[in-house]
Amino acid sequence: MNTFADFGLEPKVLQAITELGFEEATPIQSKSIPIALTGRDLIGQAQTGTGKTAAFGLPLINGIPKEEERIVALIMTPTRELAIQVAEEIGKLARFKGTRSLPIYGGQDIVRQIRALKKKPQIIIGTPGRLLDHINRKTIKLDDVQTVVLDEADEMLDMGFMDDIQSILKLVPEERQTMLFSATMPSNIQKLAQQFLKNPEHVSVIPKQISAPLIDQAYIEVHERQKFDALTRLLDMESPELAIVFGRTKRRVDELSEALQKRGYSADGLHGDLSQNQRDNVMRKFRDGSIDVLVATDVAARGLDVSGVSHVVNFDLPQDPESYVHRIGRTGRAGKEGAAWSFVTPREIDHLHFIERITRHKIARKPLPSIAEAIEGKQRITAERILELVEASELNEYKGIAIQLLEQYDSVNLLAAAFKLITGEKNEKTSIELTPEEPIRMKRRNPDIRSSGRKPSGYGNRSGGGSGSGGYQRRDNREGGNRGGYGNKGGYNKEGNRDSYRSSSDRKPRSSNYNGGERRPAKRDDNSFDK
Ligand SMILES: Nc1ncnc2c1ncn2[C@@H]1O[C@H](COP(=O)(O)OP(=O)(O)OP(=O)(O)O)[C@@H](O)[C@H]1O
Ligand SMILES: [Mg+2]
Repeated sequence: MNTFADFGLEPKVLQAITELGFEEATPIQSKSIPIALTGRDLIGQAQTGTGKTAAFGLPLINGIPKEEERIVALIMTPTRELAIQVAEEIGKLARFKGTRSLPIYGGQDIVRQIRALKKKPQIIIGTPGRLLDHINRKTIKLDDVQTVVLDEADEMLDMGFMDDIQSILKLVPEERQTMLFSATMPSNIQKLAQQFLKNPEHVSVIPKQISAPLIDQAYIEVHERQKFDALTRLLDMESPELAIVFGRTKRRVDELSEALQKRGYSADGLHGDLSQNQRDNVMRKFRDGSIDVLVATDVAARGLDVSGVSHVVNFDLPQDPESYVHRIGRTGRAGKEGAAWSFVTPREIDHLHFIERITRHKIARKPLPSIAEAIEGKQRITAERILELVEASELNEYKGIAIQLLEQYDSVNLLAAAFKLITGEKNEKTSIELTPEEPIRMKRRNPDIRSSGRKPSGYGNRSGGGSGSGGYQRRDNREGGNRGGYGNKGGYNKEGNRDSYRSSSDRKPRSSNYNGGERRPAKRDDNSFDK
């Protein structure tokens, strides 16, 4: 473990780190910052939520002179919300130094972006489609770019955006530093690396398991038609601070968020068919806690960093182990614990075992929560809330009625009735109909999502992601407490239903096979790349 001062970063950069409350560098930061500072190409892999953004962001910001007026660094992300989030984090890290950065993504008014580009940002954080649009309009010029980062590099490759990335990178001078980061590095990342990187240093801090160590992983075997009740019981039993529920398709997400609302949960949906405005609204509500449950397609699987996400539920199992790792990685971040639950139909058990094998982690089987457990959970949380009110609030306004009632009725009965009133809203009586989803089918593939060529240097080494320990934390002086994650994207498209990255008109045929010779279905469209 290093302190940030060991890296020789500029005082103003260190000041921002202190302000954010980062005390120690995370393992991926300790390993990659010194290499990145030398200007070498780099492939960085570390578990979800371990600070990869700052691992590439800090050396980037450190190297850019304040008076620079050209675009000298380009960060590409697979989704719009991730572009926004990375830009926010970069903005915070660059706060004292004054480095200028700008997110550029589809769905936002292009005229506004052009206006912002006139302020001479030095770092652009963007999604490929919109970036290309600006390049074609000559509103973005990449001739002076010295550093390129592909965040979620494997995903960028996996979405059929190789062509766009190639077109963009062709415009960046060859004399540059290129860095790839992700929690998962399937072996096909080599292809991207060979093409775009020069003699890269592989930095990997994946200990035994690919998924983050502080996530308690469980699955429940359920039939498709039991899933909704299983979800509500689980939410009641566990009373998450914030939860993300992943569904397979856009339709699923719509139906599920509506059904949860009907049952009295504070939930909303996120997928690629919503307007950017709607997406921004949902994310804002989730971040500030005005909704507790975010129902999303894989649009929210990568990179999303929302503090307070205590639970992730795979309402539908994801197709790929990578997606599983990233989805559950929305919790258990930055040294905090989290719980991940997956619903598995009997026909999907093999697929679950496949995910276990690839991620090298056994997922514990748990029983379907009973109604009694759900009720108990609701009562517990209600009691906690009542006691909090008793401790903290001015209750005078309510005391008159309390005294009156207590004079006439038994106190236990009164309190029990109040509990019934408060907790009884979300009962299983409101009928809910969800369109059933087909079970996930197993696919053959190369069982390797970790090797980025070489054996990871941190392999088998607990110092890595801090297996079991969580390792680092930040002090509580973090700005605003509740920081912003967004996230987005989707599964693949089946009968126009799966959430996929691009709108169908926008989708390119996948040009190559990534999957050990097997073609995966074209996936995703979260409109991240549209213009
Ligand atoms: N050294 C540090 N100390 C404490 N907190 C940190 C440190 N570095 C980063 N963080 C915080 O940890 C959280 C996770 O960081 P980040 O989003 O960069 O993770 P990541 O590795 O990119 O995860 P993912 O694979 O899901 O994208 C963020 O809130 C970030 O601000
Ligand atoms: Mg990240």
